[in-house]
Amino acid sequence: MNYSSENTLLYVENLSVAYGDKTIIKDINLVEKDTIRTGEVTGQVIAVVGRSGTGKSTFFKALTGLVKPTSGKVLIADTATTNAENDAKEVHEGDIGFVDQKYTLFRNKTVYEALMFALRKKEISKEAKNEQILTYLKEWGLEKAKDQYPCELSGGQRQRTAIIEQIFSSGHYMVLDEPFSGLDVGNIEDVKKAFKLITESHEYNTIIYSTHDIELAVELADSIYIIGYPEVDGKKMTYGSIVKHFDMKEIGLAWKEFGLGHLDIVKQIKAIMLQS
Ligand SMILES: Nc1ncnc2c1ncn2[C@@H]1O[C@H](COP(=O)(O)OP(=O)(O)OP(=O)(O)O)[C@@H](O)[C@H]1O
Repeated sequence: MNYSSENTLLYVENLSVAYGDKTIIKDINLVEKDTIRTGEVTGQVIAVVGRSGTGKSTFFKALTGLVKPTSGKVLIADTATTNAENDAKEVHEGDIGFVDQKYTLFRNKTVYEALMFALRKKEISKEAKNEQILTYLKEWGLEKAKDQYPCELSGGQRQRTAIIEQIFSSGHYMVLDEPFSGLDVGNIEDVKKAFKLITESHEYNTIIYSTHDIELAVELADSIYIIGYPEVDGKKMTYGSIVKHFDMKEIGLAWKEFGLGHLDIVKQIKAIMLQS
């Protein structure tokens, strides 16, 4: 094995959410550990797939602290403490960046202004903020969009601006609800590049995203969770839970070009999704 798994980055235990008396997701359990590879900075990429309505967005809202779970807990590494490696804390709203399907940029702010606003709580000088914004705009291919308003941006540019905004205002964790939907092939490549920039810039950076494009899940993720309606005692439940986990690192397909092995996992995932 060319990697090791060390400190826990994300710990979800018996997470359940109900709206009124309708249980939407139940008993979600998962543990994601920091993956260490010699000579590489390896942030984590976790994909969540599942049929429409099985509760992916609800799971994300609970993960990011936007909805209060009915039971269970979510812990993330407390990277703010000096002893970051071993400390875990319960997640609170704002700890994890969240770009959902309805994410809107400020209509009356340019890309630059919006990013400056996202940095407002950071205790660094105005010059340092300016420098940070310019560096990101360059790395993320948004230099030309710097002084443009959201209505003048392409879907991909808007998506990347939203992701940077969230990176600036939260920590190492980023939840993206269907970041590839509605994008053309070029924009998809741009967001893929953005994933790479995030995971290569810090060991603890963790992207958790949902997608209906199973190929993109298998191509990009180190870990894939399928949310579906589980079967208990031969009876299909009406709430969502994790019905299968593929650890692409363990299978030996992480950090590799998409090939036949990946295609086989795509087939398996689609078959499981159709059953659940
Ligand atoms: N605020 C809410 N109040 C009541 N029910 C809700 C609420 N939000 C979502 N639901 C219900 O919870 C279920 C799961 O919805 P959710 O949006 O989490 O699914 P999803 O897997 O993300 O779907 P999609 O892939 O279509 O985005 C659906 O039946 C939905 O109608």
